[in-house]
Amino acid sequence: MDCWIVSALSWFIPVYLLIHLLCFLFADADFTLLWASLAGHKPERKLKGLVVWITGASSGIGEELAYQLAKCGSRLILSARREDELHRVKRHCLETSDLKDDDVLVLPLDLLERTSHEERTKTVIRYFGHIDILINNGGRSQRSLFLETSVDVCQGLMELNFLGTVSLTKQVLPHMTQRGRGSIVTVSSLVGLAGAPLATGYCATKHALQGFFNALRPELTDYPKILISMVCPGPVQSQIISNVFTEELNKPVASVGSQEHKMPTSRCVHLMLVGIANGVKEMWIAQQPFLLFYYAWQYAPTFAWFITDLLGRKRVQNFKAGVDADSAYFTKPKTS
Ligand SMILES: NC(=O)c1ccc[n+]([C@@H]2O[C@H](COP(=O)([O-])OP(=O)(O)OC[C@H]3O[C@@H](n4cnc5c(N)ncnc54)[C@H](O)[C@@H]3O)[C@@H](O)[C@H]2O)c1
Repeated sequence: MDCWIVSALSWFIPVYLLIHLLCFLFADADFTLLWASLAGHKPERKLKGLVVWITGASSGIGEELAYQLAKCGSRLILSARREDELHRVKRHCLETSDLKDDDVLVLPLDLLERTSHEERTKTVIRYFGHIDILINNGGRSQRSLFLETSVDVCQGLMELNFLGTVSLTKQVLPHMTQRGRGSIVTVSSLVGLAGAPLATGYCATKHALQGFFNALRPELTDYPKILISMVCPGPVQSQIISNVFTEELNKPVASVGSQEHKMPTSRCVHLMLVGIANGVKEMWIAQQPFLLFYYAWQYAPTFAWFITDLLGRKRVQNFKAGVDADSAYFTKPKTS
């Protein structure tokens, strides 16, 4: 009998480890999220009819969130600064789903205008009666070396990505605690957990969001039906590079570069919705080799630093040589 168990284990353990290794190498999300996408609640069942407020809904991840949530049958509030773009997104939502005109509210909002957030929140509650999910998605990134960057840029990033998000959350959360339920979902980043050169101010805002919401979550343990969820994507196809901050406020980026190596927006958003439907508190979403970084930073920081220094040096060299910093990790830097 003992012999039988030993022989079975000697097969089972290597096969089990091999399956994990293969999953790990080909995965594009952490195991909790992948398991939820295989065996958990389906977003189209769980999110149907819910009222979802998306910030930054005029492009990229926010725009795709609007389309996929519309197909799930969620009622939507679309917010960003450009009203005409939001109406374009609304039209597409209505064309590709069963939603009616009244189910999608276009609500222009500037995250930097914090004094307007209370009034915008009241408008949403007057219109739909309640808010089930707030997705804090709006934000901007950065492409510049700190030594060449004005501190105003760091302030601009903090005002937008951190304080803008905190301000809207401050308005919406009391409504959720009164109801005893709701979800606040915040789009952080891989660089909310690790560091990446050319984005010191941006990394700081995402680390700040992680710290803020990780501290807020245990303050809400009396409200077990309120979910605080952080989404940490690696590179995803969107308009983010066109909109980055550079060395100076209002100076546009010189070149946008290729998006091909990045995760398709639809895949990232699908995984986000799986995570929301299944109450996942932190979602790691990235193609390899980026996903390996999350695990390395979590479990083997010395190794993570070694790789970060190697790739970071390359990224800075390429940036200085005028090559796209994102897609150029594994290419030879230009010398002229
Ligand atoms: N694309 C990526 O590789 C990536 C990776 C990790 C995290 N993120 C995060 O995802 C979120 C969405 O970015 P994206 O990639 O879709 O980029 P994007 O530039 O396509 O979309 C950003 C959205 O934020 C809005 N926005 C910018 N400033 C605003 C303001 N002052 N007030 C209101 N809205 C404002 C824009 O109008 C746009 O709708 C951001 O928080 C970003 O940091 C993106």
